[in-house]
Amino acid sequence: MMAQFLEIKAAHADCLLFYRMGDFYELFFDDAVEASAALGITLTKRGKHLGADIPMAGVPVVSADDYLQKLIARGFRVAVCEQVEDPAEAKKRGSKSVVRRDVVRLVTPGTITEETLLEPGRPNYLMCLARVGGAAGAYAIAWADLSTGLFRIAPSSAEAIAADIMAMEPSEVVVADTLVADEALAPLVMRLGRRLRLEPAVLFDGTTAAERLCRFFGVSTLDGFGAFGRAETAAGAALLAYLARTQLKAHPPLSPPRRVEAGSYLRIDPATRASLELTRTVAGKRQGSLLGAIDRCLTGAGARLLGARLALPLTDPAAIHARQDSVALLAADAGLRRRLREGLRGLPDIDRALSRLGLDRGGPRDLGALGEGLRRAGTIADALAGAALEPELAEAAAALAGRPADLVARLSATLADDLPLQRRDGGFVRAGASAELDETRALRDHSRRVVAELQARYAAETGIRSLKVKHNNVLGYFVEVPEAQGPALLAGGAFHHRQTLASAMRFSTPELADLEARITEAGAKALAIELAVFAELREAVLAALDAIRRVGEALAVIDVSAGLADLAVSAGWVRPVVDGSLAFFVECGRHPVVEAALKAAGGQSFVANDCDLSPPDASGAVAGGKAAAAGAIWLITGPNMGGKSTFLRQNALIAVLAQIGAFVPATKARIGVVDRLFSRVGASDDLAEGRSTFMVEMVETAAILNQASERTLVVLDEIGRGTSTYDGLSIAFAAVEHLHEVNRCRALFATHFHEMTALAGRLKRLRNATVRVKEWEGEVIFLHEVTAGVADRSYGVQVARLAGLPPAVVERAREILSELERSEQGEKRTAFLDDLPLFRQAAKATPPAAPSPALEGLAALDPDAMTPREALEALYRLKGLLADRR
Ligand SMILES: Nc1ncnc2c1ncn2[C@@H]1O[C@H](COP(=O)(O)OP(=O)(O)OP(=O)(O)O)[C@@H](O)[C@H]1O
Repeated sequence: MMAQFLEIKAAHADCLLFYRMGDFYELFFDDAVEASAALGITLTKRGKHLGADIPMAGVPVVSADDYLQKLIARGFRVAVCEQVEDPAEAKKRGSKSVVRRDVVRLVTPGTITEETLLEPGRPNYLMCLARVGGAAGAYAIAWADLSTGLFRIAPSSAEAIAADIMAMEPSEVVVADTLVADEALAPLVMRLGRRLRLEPAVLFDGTTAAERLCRFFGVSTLDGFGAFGRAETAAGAALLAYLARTQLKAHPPLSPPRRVEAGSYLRIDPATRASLELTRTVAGKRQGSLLGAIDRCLTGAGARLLGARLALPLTDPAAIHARQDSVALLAADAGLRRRLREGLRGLPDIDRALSRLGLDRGGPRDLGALGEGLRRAGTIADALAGAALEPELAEAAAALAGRPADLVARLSATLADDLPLQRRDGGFVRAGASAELDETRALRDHSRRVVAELQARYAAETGIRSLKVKHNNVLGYFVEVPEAQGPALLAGGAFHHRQTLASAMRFSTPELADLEARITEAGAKALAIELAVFAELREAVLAALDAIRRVGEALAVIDVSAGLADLAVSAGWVRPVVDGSLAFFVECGRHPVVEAALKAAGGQSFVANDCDLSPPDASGAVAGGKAAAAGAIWLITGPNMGGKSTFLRQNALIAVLAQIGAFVPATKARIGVVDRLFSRVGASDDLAEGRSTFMVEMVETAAILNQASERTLVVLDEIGRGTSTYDGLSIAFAAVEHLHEVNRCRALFATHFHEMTALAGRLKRLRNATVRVKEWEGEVIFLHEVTAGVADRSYGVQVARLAGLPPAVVERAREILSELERSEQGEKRTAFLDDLPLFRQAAKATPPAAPSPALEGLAALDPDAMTPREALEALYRLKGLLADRR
C-alpha cells in the first residue's frame, strides 16, 4: 500500500494527498505533519518506511468538506485519491493485493464547487493571464467560475493588467512559469501572493489555442463567440487546460466565452478600489463596503451579478440606460416589485446546482434545487406577464418563458420530498415513480416486517420473554438473550452461537440469514434502480443546460434590478442622467455607507451636499465626440473631521453607482460618463512591496497625473502631507496645476494647505469650497456643509482635544500655534507665497549650465549593484524629476 501511496504522491508532489482508506482520507509523511498542524487533528503513526515511523493523520470522509475548506483557505492544494475498485475485486487478485486507487480531482482555490466551500453571494474565479510578444506585447486575461459555468475573456495591456486582474478579485491566478521572473510582472506577482499558480508555458501555447477552445465547445470556429486576439485565445485555452489538469476526467460545463471589450467599462485601479471600499472595507469586510450597502438581493446569483457589475461599471450610456430602465420600472411599480421579490426569496442556487451536476459531483438535492428553482421561475414569469417591460427585463422574461417545463414536471414527479445529500444514500425517488423500484422496496419492506414478527415467534417458542432480534453491521440480523438464558438456546440446536458479551449472548438462525440476504439484495437492487433514475434525470438536465442557464441569468438580472429598486425607493435615491457629456452635477448627494451608519446609530442625520464639476464655460456638451470643454476642479479646505473625505468619496461612489446602472443617493444628478476613476483618499503603506507611505502616495499620484484624461474623475485627499510642509505644499500645488492644465479632468482636491486657495485666482476652472464649522464658546461644531469659500484654519488643536490628548499638551499646542501664526504673518510668509506663481516658470528658466538633477541622479546609479526593486524605485524617482521640470 505504501508503494502505491508513494507512487501517487510523487505525481502530485505540490498537493496534500487525501488517500482514501475506508471511511477516512488518510495523510502520510510530511502531508500528515502539515495537515495536523493546519487542522488541529491528531498526528499518529502507522508502520515504518526505511526504518523510521510513518507519520499519519486522517479526516473522516463525511466531514472532509470542512477540512478541505480550512486547507484551501490556508493556501494548500489537495489531491483527492479515491478507491476506484471494489475491495472484493482486489481480493480476487490475491489476499494481499491492494485496492486500486486514483486521484480523481485536485482541489484548488479557484476550482471548488461545493456549497459548503463557497460563499453564496461571491463568485469564485479562476483566472489565467497570457502575454504574447514580450513585455510590451498583447496581454489578456480569461476567467471562469467553475461553480456557475461563467467564462469571460478580456484583452488587457502592460499598464492595465494589474488593475484588470485585481478588479475581478480572483481566487487563483494561473501564470506561465516563464513569466514569473519577468520584471514587468514582478509587482503583480508579489501582490497575488498565495493566489498565484505557476504552470508550464505549454498550457498557454498560442498556436494551438483557438483549436483547443473550438474542440472544448464543439464548434469549428470561435467567430460566433466574439473576435478574440491571440493573447485572448491563449488565456482562454490555458484556462481550459488547467481545468483539465485539476478536474481530470470530468468535463466542466462552462458557458462559451464572452468577450469583455476594452474601453467598455470604467477603469478603476486597485488602489482606488481599495480606498473607496467598493466591495470590501480596508479591514477586508463586505459589511461597510459600497457593495454591502447596496446589496438587497435575495439570491446568491443576484448578489454575484451585482458584485460583477460593480467590478466592471459601464461607459456606454445606452447600456447604462437599459439597466436603469429595469430599476426605474420596478421602483415605480411597487406591486410588481413585491411579487417578484416574494418569488425570489429563498430561491435555490440554480447555477451552482447545475454546475455540480455537470461535473458529476451533484447529489439528489441539486436535482431538487433545480426542480424547485425552475418551478419558481414559472411563478416569477407569471408575475412579469402583462407588465410593459423595457428590453432588459423583456429579455429576462423571454428566458423564463423558455424554461424546460417538462423537465420541471418530471423532476417533481420523480423526486421524493426529503432528499439525501448523497445519491448513494438512496431513498430520493418518490414512491410511484418507478414500478420496478416500488416492487423491490415492497420486497425489502416485507422481509423487514417478517424479521420484526420473528422476534415474537422466537420469544413464544423459547419462552424467553426478553429475547430480541437486533441488527448491526458486523453480524447482520441476530437474536440476543441475557447471558443466563444463553445455554438454554444453545441446547435447542436451532440457534447458532455467534458472540458472548458480558451480559448477553447472540445467535443466528438460518431464517434470519435468509431474510438478511433478501433484504440486502433488495436494498442493493433498489439503490441500483435509484442510481439509474438519477443518471437519467441528470442527462435530461444536461440536455436542457443552455435553457436552464438562461433562466439562471434572467433570475439574477431580475433580482439585481428589484433589489436596486427596493433600495432606491426606501432610501430615497434618484435616477441620474447619464450621457456623453463632461458634466458632473450632484444635488444633495449623500454617502451611502456613512448615511446608513449614522441612521443605524440613531444620532445625527447625514448632511446632503451639492457638487458641480461640469465644465463652467459650457453645459457640458461634447462636440463631435471630442471634448469641447474641460471639467472643473474643486479645491476643498476645511477643518479636520469636517467631512472632506466623506464628500470626496461620496461623489466618486455616485459616479460608480450611476455607471453600474443603479440609482444614486441624491435629489438630482447628471453624470457625463467617466472613463477612469482615480481616488487617493487616506494614507496607506505598502511595506510588503518595499514602499513607505509617502512613496506609495507619490507612486499613485504619479499614475494619476500621467494617465488621467478629460473624461477621468480624480479624487485626491491631502496630497503631500507625508513629507515636510514646504515639500508637501509644493507637490500639492504642482499637482493641481497639472490636473488643471494638462489632464483637464474633473477633480476634487481636499487639502489642509490653505495657501493653495490662492490658485483660484490663476486657474480658470478651479473653485474653492469649504466645509463649514461653527465656533461656540471655544468649541467647534461640525456642520458638514460644503459651501463655496475658503477655510481660514484647520481646528486641528480642537480636534486633538476632542480626541482626548492630555490637557497640558493641548494647551501647549495652542501656545505654539499662536506663536507660529504670529511669525508667519510677517514677511517670511508673504515672500514665500509671492514666489509660488513662479514655480513652473522658474523650473523652465533654469540656465542650461546648471547640472540637471536627472543627469546627476543617473550618474549616481550603479545598475550592477541594484536589486530590481531598487531599480524600479530609481526609475520612479527619475521620472518624478522629469514631471517637476515640465
Ligand atoms: N455630510 C455629513 N453629514 C453628517 N456627518 C458627516 C458628514 N460628513 C462627515 N460626517 C461625519 O464626520 C466624520 C469625519 O468626516 P471626514 O473623515 O470626512 O472628515 P475630514 O474633513 O476628511 O477629516 P480629516 O481632515 O481629519 O481627514 C465622519 O466619520 C462622519 O461621521
